[in-house]
Amino acid sequence: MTQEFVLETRGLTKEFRGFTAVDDVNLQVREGHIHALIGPNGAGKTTVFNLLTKFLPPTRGEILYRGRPITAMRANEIARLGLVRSFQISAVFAHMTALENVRVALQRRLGTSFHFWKSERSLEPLDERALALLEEVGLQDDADVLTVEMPYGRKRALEVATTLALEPTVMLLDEPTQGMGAEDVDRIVELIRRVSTGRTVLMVEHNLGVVSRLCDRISVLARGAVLAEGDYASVSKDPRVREAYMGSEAAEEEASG
Ligand SMILES: Nc1ncnc2c1ncn2[C@@H]1O[C@H](COP(=O)(O)OP(=O)(O)OP(=O)(O)O)[C@@H](O)[C@H]1O
Repeated sequence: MTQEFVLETRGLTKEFRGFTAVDDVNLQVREGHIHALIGPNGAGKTTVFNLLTKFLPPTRGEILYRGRPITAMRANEIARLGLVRSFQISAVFAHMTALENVRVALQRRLGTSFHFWKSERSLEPLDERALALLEEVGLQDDADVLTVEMPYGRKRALEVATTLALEPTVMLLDEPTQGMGAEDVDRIVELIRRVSTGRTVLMVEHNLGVVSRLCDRISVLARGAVLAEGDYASVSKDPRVREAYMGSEAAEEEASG
């Protein structure tokens, strides 16, 4: 039987000392989709993301991958199943070159990490694969550049390459365009579109322009619960969604005086 939903949550709930940050969330992410989690500040997006990526344990509820419960699994276990998180945790080592960073990620995948005693020659096939991954993200000319010397947008692209090294079937992206100028945003949108071929992507994203350009389906969170779901055209017209966003803007203006 093929699973229609690659990733699912049922009644997912997270309480912090009596405060319900995520309230009975049922998400269904379809195979092959780029699915966005949006919502005003404090809606619970990051908390849902941290539950899905195992940074936090849920108070209640279930997480399923292809119909199989993964609620109790650890981050490295779900990564082995193909659920891989990228962005916002720096997955790259600053004082290694771009190529070395991808090579380390590939070694991790192969379970031969840090076998420094291996001869240089045994690493050659890894180099080929690492170069192919750099090419996939448009960094073929940066292979020998130290990561610390790369501009921000390119570091983000390198993070995508190190994520791809883990052969994800589902990529979990936490605000992929955060802190980027318009030009880098365009590049990363194109990159996500390209690497999403044959994969599923779930992303938390604040930039609604990015969401409208990229995403097949959107879940809107407000006060910890799913307020609306659908494609961009339908959720952006939804009066409840508009009200939730406007409400939060008004609250912020009030708070900032
Ligand atoms: N560790 C924690 N302890 C207590 N409360 C928390 C904790 N983490 C998050 N919260 C609260 O849970 C709510 C949801 O926070 P969360 O960061 O998930 O929202 P968000 O939608 O990602 O917001 P933003 O868009 O501002 O990043 C907020 O009210 C936040 O203060």
